[in-house]
Amino acid sequence: MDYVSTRGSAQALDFAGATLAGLASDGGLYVPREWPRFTEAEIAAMAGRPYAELAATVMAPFVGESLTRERLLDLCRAAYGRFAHKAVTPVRQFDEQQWLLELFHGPTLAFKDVALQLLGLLFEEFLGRSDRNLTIVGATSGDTGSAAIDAVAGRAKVDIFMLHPRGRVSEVQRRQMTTVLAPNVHNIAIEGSFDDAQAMVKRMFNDAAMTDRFAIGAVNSINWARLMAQVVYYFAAGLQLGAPHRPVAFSVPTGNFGDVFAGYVAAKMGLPVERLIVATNVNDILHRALTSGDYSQGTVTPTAAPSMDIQVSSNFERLLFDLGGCDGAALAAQMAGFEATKTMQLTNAQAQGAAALFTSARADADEMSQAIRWAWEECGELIDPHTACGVHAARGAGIDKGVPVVTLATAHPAKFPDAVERATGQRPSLPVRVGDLFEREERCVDLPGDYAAVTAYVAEHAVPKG
Ligand SMILES: Cc1ncc(COP(=O)(O)O)c(C=O)c1O
Ligand SMILES: N[C@@H](CCOP(=O)(O)O)C(=O)O
Repeated sequence: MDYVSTRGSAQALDFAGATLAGLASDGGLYVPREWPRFTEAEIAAMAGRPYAELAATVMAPFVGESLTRERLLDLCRAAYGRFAHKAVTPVRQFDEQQWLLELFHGPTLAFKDVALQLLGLLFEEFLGRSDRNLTIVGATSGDTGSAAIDAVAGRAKVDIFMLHPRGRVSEVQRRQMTTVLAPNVHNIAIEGSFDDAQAMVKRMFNDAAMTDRFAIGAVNSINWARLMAQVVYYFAAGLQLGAPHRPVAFSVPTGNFGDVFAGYVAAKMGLPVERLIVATNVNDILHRALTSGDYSQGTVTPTAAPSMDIQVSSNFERLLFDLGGCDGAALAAQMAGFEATKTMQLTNAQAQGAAALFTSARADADEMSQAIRWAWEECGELIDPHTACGVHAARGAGIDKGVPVVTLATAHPAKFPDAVERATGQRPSLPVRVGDLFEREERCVDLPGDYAAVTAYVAEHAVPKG
């Protein structure tokens, strides 16, 4: 399998190359040249398999020759062995139609662990074959940062520089990042929003002053390997609820469009997906794009679901590329227009293609609270504010009664205890495995939201590529 850039002009790479490269050199995102597809019989044969085996089966076509099948399975067993639930991503029933896919049983209590535990091992595997050092530069609105840091802390040949918007992540999220004191971990709090941080990260990949000296790598969902690993839990949930013989709908709390794009990939691979419901908070660029074709960047509004406070959704580019007939030159022009004007109109093909599988809904503060309260009062479950956006959207989506609707529970409620307590009167507690998070020393530098300041800091502390 090789990987091409959504903007058409970067060199095609194999899986190992795309994993280490992160973002393509033309500013595009890597996507597989074609979508592998399983037959109905192949999908049926996946039922009942342990998660690590299912993961190796689903990911094998994407990994291609970069790893043997045995090695891929070893890495999956190591990655998912760290999860606190034997099923890794269990499903739980809410009512006759509504289900919850719990993605927060990993070390840092959010869905990011599912991909990042594996990605940390993939980096180690692929870097072990060369003399290269990797300088990971990431942006986080709270969860990617902690999951990536947990996955690479203390690993050889890797430094990680993680930018978060100062004061705009929860205290638990911040501490999960800043209390990791391994020498290869560098936390940077910047003035501004997640979008500002993400823009700086993307710019660094195409800044020769940085790329000549450092091999810049990505842990954000711009890295294809992140999405590949997330495809697996759509299969896991679908199989438990009757796939391939029965279609399943998914409601996905969405910010950067990574998680829901993984659902799109699962559908491309043959999983019978009835609908993908894109659930946003009031930072609703995706809801606007999917309902009116207008993809225009708004100002980021801080909400109780801070990890979704995003107004430029990186992975939407992957969908637009696929729906636009994989025409890299056309998409490069469309993205250049967006970067210049902050507005973009979807083409008819893109809008109609999206409408065939996606619907969307947005939740404001009251609707988030109501969904948290409903889950607690009607189903006895505490859910976090991100998951609440998904539940709100799932219940209003009008999916046919015979089709199960699975909301992705993307974070543990104890990461956002204030919002949960406000809605239910119950304060969720952190699982014991998180330990003494509130007693640990924190380390983080404060920088202005200024590209020159951030790159100077990275250049001073990173190890040259070697
Ligand atoms: C808890 C939580 N839910 C949902 C999302 C949105 O996921 P995505 O950015 O893949 O759309 C994020 C961040 O990305 C998150 O941290
Ligand atoms: N919600 C994310 C934002 C970054 O998204 P990513 O999936 O592209 O890494 C976070 O919590 O950091």
